[in-house]
Amino acid sequence: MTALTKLEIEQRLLRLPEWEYYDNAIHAEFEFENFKDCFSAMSRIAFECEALNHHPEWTNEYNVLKITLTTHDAGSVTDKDFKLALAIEHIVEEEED
Ligand SMILES: C[C@H](O)[C@H](O)[C@H]1CNC2=NC(N)=NC(=O)C2=N1
Repeated sequence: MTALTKLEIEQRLLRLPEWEYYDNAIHAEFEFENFKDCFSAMSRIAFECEALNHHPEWTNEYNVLKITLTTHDAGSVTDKDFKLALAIEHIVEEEED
């Protein structure tokens, strides 16, 4: 999997306004109503990670979920990170309703 260029990453991020690029990774922070909604989203994201065989670095504190996506094999951001980021966006949007 080839690392994307800075320009390619910035172009893709236009469709993902919640996400930022720095330190060779893309990062987002999501706030939910409560811990239950947050953890429910995390469970659904976990299944997606297994399906895509791509895994986040993440932390959860009460209702806040912080996610960092990078491709360790490539040492930077690849298409896999954007596939997972898009899946996460869909899940978070549903959980917020
Ligand atoms: C063997 C397996 O495909 C790799 O270890 C996968 C699993 N999940 C992964 N997740 C992430 N974020 N980066 C990787 O390079 C990666 N590699």
